[in-house]
Formats: sequence, C-alpha cells, structure tokens
Amino acid sequence: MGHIAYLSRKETFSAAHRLHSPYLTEEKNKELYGKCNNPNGHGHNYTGMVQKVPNLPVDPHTGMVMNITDLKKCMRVVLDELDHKNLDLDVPYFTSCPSTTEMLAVFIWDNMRKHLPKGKYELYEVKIHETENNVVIFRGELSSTEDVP
Ligand SMILES: Nc1nc2c(c(=O)[nH]1)N=C([C@H](O)[C@H](O)COP(=O)(O)OP(=O)(O)OP(=O)(O)O)CN2
Ligand SMILES: [Zn+2]
Repeated sequence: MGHIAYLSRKETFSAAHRLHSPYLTEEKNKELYGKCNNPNGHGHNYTGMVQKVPNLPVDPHTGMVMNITDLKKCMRVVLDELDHKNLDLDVPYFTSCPSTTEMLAVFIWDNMRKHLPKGKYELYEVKIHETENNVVIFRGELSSTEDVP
C-alpha cells in the first residue's frame, strides 16, 4: 500500500494595487474599500503557498511525491507575472475584477493548473497571505450563484 503525502511550497512576491471595483460608483468604492481605495494605491509583500495532493503515492524509489524544485519552478512562472507589478495596471486579469486577495488566489489557482504536469497531480489548495493578518484560501470550489455580469 502506498503512502499519500501532501506537498506544500511557500514563495513570496511584492505588488502594488488599489481596491476598486468597475461595477461600483466612485462613492460606493470609497465607502466599501476605505483607505485601500486610495487612487495612488499601496503595496504588499505577499506570500503564496501552494499545496498539492498526489494522484499517486510517494514513489518508493525516489521517496518523493513530486520534486519540490519542479513545484517551485512552476510557482515562479505564475508568481513572476505578479512580482514587482502594479496588479491593476500591469496584469490584464485585474482590469475586469478587483485585485483582492480572493481574486489573486483564483488567478494563481487557474494559472498553476495550466503549468503543472497534466494528470499526475491535483492542486489541493492555494493560500495567500496579503499581510500577517489577512489570509485567503482557495480550493477550486465553485458555487452555483451567478457571477457579476
Ligand atoms: N475580503 C478582502 N478584504 C480586504 C482585502 C482583500 O483582499 N480581501 N484587502 C484589503 C487591503 O488590500 C488592505 O491593504 C489590507 O490592509 P490592512 O487592513 O491595513 O492590513 P492589516 O490587516 O494587516 O492591518 P491591520 O493593522 O490589522 O489593520 C482590505 N480588505
Ligand atoms: Zn492591499
């Protein structure tokens, strides 16, 4: 019987952003996001943690689920699209949705899935620390509620 082990890797990136929704008026944006709606933005040192669950057990010959070096490379490809960027101006994904930590987690989830080797591993969780206190976890779950048009 094989051993099922979960694998996590932590990487950091720095980015500037402004919380602002194109679906709300200027007044509503100010009221909702407060200081985070400052027109000139602000920045964070984010920590991105990606966890994977293997479809296969720990390989008895290599002792690994997946080489963490490969997971790191894959994460860097995705996170380097965000690192030292202004999320709202430099990353096209955030022109149509606010650059909240929730949406960053979704962005990273979707892009990690594109870059990981197909079929061998499942992504289990993306966890983003925006600050020491603000943490978002996304596990690819979808609700049946309609998206904003
Ligand atoms: N649901 C969300 N709410 C908020 C988000 C978010 O991504 N999702 N983001 C922010 C801001 O970006 C903001 O920069 C957070 O900063 P702040 O509240 O100052 O951060 P801390 O919690 O670390 O600071 P405290 O000292 O604890 O206030 C706001 N909301
Ligand atoms: Zn912020």
